[in-house]
Amino acid sequence: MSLRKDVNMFRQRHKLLTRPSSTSRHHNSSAFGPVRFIPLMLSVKNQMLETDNASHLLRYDFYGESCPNAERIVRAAVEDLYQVRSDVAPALLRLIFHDCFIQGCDASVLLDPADGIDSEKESPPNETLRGFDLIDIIKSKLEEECPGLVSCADVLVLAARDSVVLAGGPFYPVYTGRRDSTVAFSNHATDELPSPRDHLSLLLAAFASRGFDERETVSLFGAHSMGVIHCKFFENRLYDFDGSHEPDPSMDLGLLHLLRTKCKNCHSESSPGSQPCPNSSLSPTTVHNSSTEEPGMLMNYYGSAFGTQYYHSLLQGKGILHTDQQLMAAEESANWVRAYAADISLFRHDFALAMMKLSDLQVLTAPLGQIRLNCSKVA
Ligand code: HEM
Ligand SMILES: [Ca+2]
Repeated sequence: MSLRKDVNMFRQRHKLLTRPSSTSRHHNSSAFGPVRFIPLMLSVKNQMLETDNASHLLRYDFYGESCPNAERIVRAAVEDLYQVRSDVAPALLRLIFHDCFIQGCDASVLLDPADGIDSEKESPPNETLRGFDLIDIIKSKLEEECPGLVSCADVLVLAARDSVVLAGGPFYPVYTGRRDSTVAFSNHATDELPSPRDHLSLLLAAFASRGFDERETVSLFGAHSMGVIHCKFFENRLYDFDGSHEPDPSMDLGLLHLLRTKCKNCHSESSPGSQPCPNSSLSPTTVHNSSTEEPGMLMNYYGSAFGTQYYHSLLQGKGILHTDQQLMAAEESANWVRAYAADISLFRHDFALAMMKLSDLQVLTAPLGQIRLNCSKVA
């Protein structure tokens, strides 16, 4: 099928990405440089052509003949899950980021520990990842209709996309045809996933090395508009920032007090009379239905749906993670924060394109890799 037909089909089926005329104003370029709104479909098309170079063996509707209902099955399963677990989107969004960032979108993150498998699930940055059970449920529906045909890497990408839509985010077209890795990369995950304590230059470098510029990076961070954050990821900011024995000076004082209350009895081990934050580590194979906040955890701080409250909070010094607030530490990234806070359509547009790019990082295609039957085990 030609790209033009793909894009047109996408346009007809999914109005979500179409910029409403009431918001089709141009940006005030004085606030953040000469940003021009590019009609969305043109940029989707360009993005598809661009990703053609990086992952030219993927195709739109790869399963069109072998399993024509594949994408419908994924969408229906995600919708069913969403009825009982409204936190499907943050769980899957974080999962796709942690998969694609480490050796590409090959479902390496889903493999359980086994002989010869140094599971990424056990690397420290992944210890609170969740949603593995959701992927297993979706994959089992596919196996019923199309055994051994649809890769776990594609399931992850499709399911994350569909869950974003359900959470109120944009639809974006994704290619399929990825194959699954036969190995996991625990050391890479430990060394290469950014830490929530990283400074701006380090986090921008991590994204730049995977082809994301500042605009794309800042838009991807908008994924933090949903989901949970455990106190242990920011407790250093509350009491002993960078070894200063003081809170992080970039944090809004009201937020500091709120977070100290939410995370009380949980602060830096070096502080007198303190105890470490509850580990709250989630078993990677357990359904974690976080419909209520647990001790040591902040839930949906920026709102429960996809939106720009996250960027507004950063403008007020109210980012939770140090890395979030770091987006305000330099002019260019701060300009993008301001741009997205001011224009939700621009954010949705940029987020959609950046997710398409993330979804195509370093994919495995035939004859490499395999199609796993069970996503947590090599076939
Ligand atoms: C420097 C980059 C990043 C760092 C250091 C970072 C770190 C974190 C941390 C520490 C949490 C809290 C997890 C928990 O408490 O269980 C979190 C949550 C989350 N992150 Fe990131 N993140 C980064 C970028 C991204 C990107 C690019 C995406 C997606 C495109 C993403 C999606 C999410 C989502 C959706 C959650 C909520 C997860 C949930 O509810 O279980 N993050 N992130
Ligand atoms: Ca991977």
